[in-house]
Order: sequence, then structure tokens, then C-alpha cells
Amino acid sequence: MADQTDDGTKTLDSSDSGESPGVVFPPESPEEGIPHSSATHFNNDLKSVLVTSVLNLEALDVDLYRGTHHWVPRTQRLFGGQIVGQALVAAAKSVSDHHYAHSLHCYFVRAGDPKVPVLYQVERTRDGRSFCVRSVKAIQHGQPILICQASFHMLQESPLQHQFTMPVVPQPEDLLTVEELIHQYLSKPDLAETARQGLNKLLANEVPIEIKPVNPPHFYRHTATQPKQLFWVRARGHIGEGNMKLHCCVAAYVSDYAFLGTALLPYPNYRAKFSASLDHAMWFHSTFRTDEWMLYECESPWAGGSRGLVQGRLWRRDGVLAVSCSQEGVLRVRPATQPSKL
Ligand SMILES: CCC(=O)SCCNC(=O)CCNC(=O)[C@H](O)C(C)(C)COP(=O)(O)OP(=O)(O)OC[C@H]1O[C@@H](n2cnc3c(N)ncnc32)[C@H](O)[C@@H]1OP(=O)(O)O
Repeated sequence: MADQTDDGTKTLDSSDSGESPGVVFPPESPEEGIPHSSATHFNNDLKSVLVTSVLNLEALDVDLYRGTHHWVPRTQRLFGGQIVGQALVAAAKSVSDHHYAHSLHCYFVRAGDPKVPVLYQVERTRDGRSFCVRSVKAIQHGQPILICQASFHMLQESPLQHQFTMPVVPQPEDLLTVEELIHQYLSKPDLAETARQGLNKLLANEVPIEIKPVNPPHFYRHTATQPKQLFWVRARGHIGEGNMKLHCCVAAYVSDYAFLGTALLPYPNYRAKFSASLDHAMWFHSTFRTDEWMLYECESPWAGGSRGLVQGRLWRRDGVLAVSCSQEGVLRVRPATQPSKL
């Protein structure tokens, strides 16, 4: 049956299909959603909508920008990755071409309202010889929805250089996209009608990123798994080489997608009735292209007290560690067997 969660979202329950209940990719994810009315269809030959629309802020005044929405999650609160990505665009506009984003630290303090645009107000906190720091407030209805500190650094050589090794995984060419996996499920003759409807809804999502899970297919979870997941990810459409600041902003968007769901993987017997990211931090280590496949390695070292911590690494496919991320989210759950409030 389709199950209405307490935050008004729908999850799939395939109990009448003979399979264990629960959407798995992303697990109980708040990200499954609908395209905003401005959505366009994607073609990989076309410029990424992330560049033409989502991250293309309108300048209103000095250090003041307006951003609109492309895709809104089913929770009907703005996607955190969009707000962080737009905040970083706004911050980056006030630093020189020689300064590159190296880190950001954000708090999501209020839910974003998909019905109105977001204003981004940049404060030039400090310009040093090597580092520039910016504070960005994302504002709706006169109140902050996100506060973000972003720091930019000039390229500096150093003999100190190390990184972890990228996990060995199948190449993206050998894996199926989420959409292809859904089509595989839909071809199962014994799939319950409600599950079919739910999967079709997932297919209708026009998230501007492409995903190939390394451990598919997981649309219906049978057992608890370690709080770890790996997937190849890239922006849909062309972005091109050269604008590293822009790729960092796209990475900010991408990095929030399905991230918090990692903390729910060990708990197939619980459903999220409310989940939202509370904060998000990123560190950018090297150059990369977000319109090329990158491996997103996500793990959750801890959950407790209705919160979960997730950590992620975005790898270039040549093994270079490009980005590290961390996030804590609120995770309020109910037992899967508990009837919904409907
Ligand atoms: C990928 C994931 C994403 O992108 S999520 C999107 C980005 N993140 C966000 O939008 C989060 C933005 N931040 C927020 O909305 C707030 O800071 C949050 C996290 C809600 C703060 O929580 P809190 O201080 O509890 O807010 P609130 O008092 O307004 O309550 C919100 C709803 O939660 C409920 N609540 C509150 N406390 C409890 C509790 N102890 N146990 C159970 N429920 C609780 C409140 O009743 C309220 O519910 P409702 O909205 O009235 O139905």
C-alpha cells in the first residue's frame, strides 16, 4: 500500500506484493519529489539545467541575489542541496577569479518555501592575502532559512599531500541508472499495483542529476544493511571544463541528494515520519567536473537522539579525492508496522 508519512510524504509499501516494505533508493528519502513548473526535459547534449536555471542567480543589488527552484522534493520543503548550491554561487560572485572555494559550513534553520524565490545576502566577512571568507544568509518571508559561511583560497603549492584510496567498484558503464533499475522492477509480473504506481512516480522525477547505484537493486528492502552506500553521480547535461567555482556549486547541490538516507539503512523496520538535514559542511580538495561521473561514497558513523550523522566523499573516477562532506539530520521515525495517521 502507499503509506502517508507524518510529514505528508508518501512511501511505498509492497507488503501485498510479497516483498519487504519500504522504498530503498534513496531509503525513505525526502528527495523523491516533483519538478517545479519551470522544469525542462533533459538531454545530455544540452547545457545542464543546473547551470542555466538552478544556479543562475539574478543580481538584485550589490551582494544581493535571487534564486528560483527547479525541482522540489515531495516533502514540499526546498531541497537543501539547492539552497547550499545557490548560497555558494552568491558567495563566489564576490571573490576574485584567483580564489577557489575550499570549504563551506551551513545550518538549515527553517524549511524553505517552494512557493516563493530565495534571496541571498552576502556579507564580505574578510579578504586576506590567501583566504577570503563570506557569510551568506538565504532569506524567505524576511527570515533566514540557511546561514552559510564559505571560504575561498588562492592556489598554493605544498609538499604535504596525501589522500585515502578510492574504493574499488564497478565502472559506471557496467551499472544501471536508477531509472533503468525502476524499469526492471516494473517488468516484474507480480509487482503490486500500488508499488507500480509508486515506482512510476519515482520515474516522473526530473532531478537534474543522474545516479547509478553500485549495489542495486534496492527499491524494496529485505534486511538491514550497514549504513554505507556508494553510487556514481553526475549532473545531467553539459557543463564543461574551466569554471571550477561552478563545479563546486553543482557539487554542493549533488552532495545533499540521498545523503541523509544512509543513516536509515540499518533500520528497515522503521519509517521516517520526519527527516531533514540540519547542517551541511563541504571541503573541496581538487579540480573536478560534475558533468562527468564521480563516485559518491556515503557512510553514517552514528545515529542517536533522533539525529543521524552522515559523511561522504566524492571521488573523481581517476581516483582523486575531490570533495569531502558531512551532514547531521533530524530523523524522527515510527515502527513500520504502526498504521499511518490516514
Ligand atoms: C536532503 C534533505 C533535505 O534537503 S532537507 C531540506 C533542508 N533542511 C531543512 O529544510 C531543515 C530546515 N530546518 C527546519 O525545518 C528546522 O530547523 C527544524 C529541523 C524543523 C527544527 O526543528 P524544531 O525545532 O523541532 O522545529 P519546530 O518546533 O518548528 O517543529 C517542526 C515540526 O517538528 C515537530 N516536533 C518538534 N519537536 C518535536 C519532538 N520532540 N518530537 C516530535 N515532533 C517534534 C513539531 O511539532 C513540528 O511539526 P509540524 O510541522 O507542526 O507537524
